[in-house]
Amino acid sequence: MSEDIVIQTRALSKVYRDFWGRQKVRALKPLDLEIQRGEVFGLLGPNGSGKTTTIKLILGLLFPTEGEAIVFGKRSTDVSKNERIGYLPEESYLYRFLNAEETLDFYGRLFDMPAETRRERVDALIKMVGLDKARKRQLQEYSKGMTRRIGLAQALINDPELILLDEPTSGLDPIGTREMKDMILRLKGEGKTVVMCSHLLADVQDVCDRIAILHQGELKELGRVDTLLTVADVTQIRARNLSPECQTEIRDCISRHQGELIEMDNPSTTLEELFLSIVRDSEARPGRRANVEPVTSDT
Ligand SMILES: Nc1ncnc2c1ncn2[C@@H]1O[C@H](COP(=O)(O)OP(=O)(O)OP(=O)(O)O)[C@@H](O)[C@H]1O
Repeated sequence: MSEDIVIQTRALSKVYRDFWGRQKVRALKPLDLEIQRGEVFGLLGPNGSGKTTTIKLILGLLFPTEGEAIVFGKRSTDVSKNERIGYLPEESYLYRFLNAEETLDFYGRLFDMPAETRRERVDALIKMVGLDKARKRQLQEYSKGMTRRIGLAQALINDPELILLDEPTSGLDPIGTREMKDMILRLKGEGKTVVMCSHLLADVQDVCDRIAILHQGELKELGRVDTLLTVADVTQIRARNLSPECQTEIRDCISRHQGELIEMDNPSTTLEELFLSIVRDSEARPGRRANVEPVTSDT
């Protein structure tokens, strides 16, 4: 296995059985996958499609029914690989009575980190996930978004090379979501490999290099996000300051060449961009109120 392949699955499959050993659910059908060093890889699929099962098999938290997962050249069930891995589960189980500093310090100790390294790492992570002001508050007082952030910090305590994130943006508001996505891209910039699973398609589209789409435990699509989303038979032109005459010429040109003009209008921004710009503007200029247009009878 090449050094550049961090995860390889070979016909990896999982059947959950009941107490009597009878087949209950075929959660993952034979899956062959290779994940490269330094990429952000997204596992997508509707509820119950096998995303979490796949992540747990890669982590070695579940035993495969058949096939195998190889991580850093070792079988996923080999615990020595875990030092190089960080994991953010769908729900983090943290000690409610500890504050952020104590929580991260505790996990640092589990990795046998020396006190000085622990102090520096805990401080850097708390700042990175935006919990500086809440570092002394007990986790039981944290909101869902704050809990997600401390969960991510905990997953990064050992400075892992491979980070597995289960629904990293669930429970986060649009600002928290953007920050989480920026943090994922920052990890990629540091050369880390990130595998995330989500059913929030926009989030996956923004950060992932490649995706796999699972449905009912079966791999349905695998490839680069930009390639999968390219509509090959449509050409898009974006231009600024085109006069009406020029626009008419373009229309004529398209029709002369037997092309079909699908759309030619002003683009709109996304609701995420609009929301973020309003919040940033409000922080920069507190007290400014919205210019609310009166609702007309025909709207
Ligand atoms: N411990 C278990 N025992 C029995 N069946 C299970 C168990 N864990 C998961 N399953 C089943 O396996 C299938 C895949 O579940 P999995 O949690 O991997 O899906 P998922 O894609 O992560 O779903 P979600 O988006 O809802 O988190 C589902 O049908 C689920 O009910």
